[in-house]
Amino acid sequence: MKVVIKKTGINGEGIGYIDRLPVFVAGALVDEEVDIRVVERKKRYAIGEVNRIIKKSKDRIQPKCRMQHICGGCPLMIARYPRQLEYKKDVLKQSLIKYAQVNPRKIQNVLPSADIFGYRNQFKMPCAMEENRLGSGLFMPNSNYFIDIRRCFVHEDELEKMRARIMDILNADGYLGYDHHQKSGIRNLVVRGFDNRYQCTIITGEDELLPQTIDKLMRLPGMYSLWQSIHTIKKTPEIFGPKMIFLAGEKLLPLHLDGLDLEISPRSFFQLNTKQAIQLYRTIASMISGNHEFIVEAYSGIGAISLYLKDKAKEIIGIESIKDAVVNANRNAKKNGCAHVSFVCDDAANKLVYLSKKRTIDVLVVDPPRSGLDDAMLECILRSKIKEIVYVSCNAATLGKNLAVLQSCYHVEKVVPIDMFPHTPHVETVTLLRRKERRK
Ligand SMILES: C[S@@+](CC[C@H](N)C(=O)[O-])C[C@H]1O[C@@H](n2cnc3c(N)ncnc32)[C@H](O)[C@@H]1O
Repeated sequence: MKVVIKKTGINGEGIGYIDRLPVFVAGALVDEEVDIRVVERKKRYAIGEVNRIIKKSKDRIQPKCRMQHICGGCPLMIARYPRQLEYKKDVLKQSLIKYAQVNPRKIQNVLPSADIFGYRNQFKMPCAMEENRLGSGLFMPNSNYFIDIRRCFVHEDELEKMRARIMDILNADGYLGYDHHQKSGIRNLVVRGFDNRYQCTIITGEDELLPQTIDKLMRLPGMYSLWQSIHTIKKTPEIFGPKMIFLAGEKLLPLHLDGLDLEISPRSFFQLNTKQAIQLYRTIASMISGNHEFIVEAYSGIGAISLYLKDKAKEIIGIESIKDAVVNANRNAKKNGCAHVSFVCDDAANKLVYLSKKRTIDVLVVDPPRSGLDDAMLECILRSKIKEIVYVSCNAATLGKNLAVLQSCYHVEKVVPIDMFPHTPHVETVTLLRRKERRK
């Protein structure tokens, strides 16, 4: 069946129409004519697979990664980078118009990533056996079929070297993939690195790592902080288990970011593209004028945004639910001489209700997970008198839905998309909202 692709979907797939029914086609680009077979047909949409591309887009290129069509992480790698940025803006526009009727003229062009390959400072990869060798890679969706990914082009080059060296050591010392019945083996490998220093966490069953393995790992160039996490819980999206064991080196990984000295624990969140994190934080800071009394940052992680805003207010409080990240953030405030910036461990909505009842909040910065702001958070914001909000979002759909609610009390002033993840459909967005004047 022939289909012409009309637009890009939120997961980077092409969308065409059979009569008026949208059909989602992975691996097809806008303006392409493709011969497809329909593999699923629902009442409101269908899913198609490409048999043959009849007419190719002029933007189609050969993907750098030969696993691109299998892995699924980089669906846009088949298009030239400037075109990827246009797709991302288009997906953002579709969502903000569909859910919140945002004026498209408020949406700026996507700021490109400084690096389009080798930009990720961290990986969290499942480990399993492939042909008698312990590999790090991925499980095919909804299956136990594991593929060892020998080279990932979006990971930083040195991070990939570190991954290969760690896997060689684990294989040389005879470690196997995780077995749920035995509660033993290697389950995941998590490594993050800044400035050629690396923090590695090996997620295992109830195993003890051999002293010789720890010794070899610590002798790898750049290995700085080595942890183990015991994780025997079945079927959970959580990568880290409840028990963390510090093995060797330093507990925290240092990060020098645009004049700030930061430290981070394995379980704390940090932006995955270090250069783009600087662009993101500078964009946020550029939207907030100075001389405020009180700024609150919700979902504050290790505190980088609040510390970036240190000269903008007499007091700044960050709210974060992961305890390790709050400990990092308070140490980071101290390290950077910011006695007026502090962080609390709490649910964002819970603490914001409390703070907004007691004090006037001039600016609220929110950087929630992909699920966006929950109902309690939205209700608290609407009831508050907060004048300005900077909403940092990594999900265009939840941003659109949240803006639809917030627009009853706030104007959308400016929307700035930033590309943190080339080749993926994800787009980070910074939106400035200003409270509407009450009619007298
Ligand atoms: C996208 S990250 C933002 C981190 C930080 N702004 C940065 O740039 O590094 C979202 C953060 O929200 C935290 N979080 C998730 N749900 C939360 C909640 N209900 N209340 C407070 N923090 C939450 C996560 O632990 C994570 O650190």
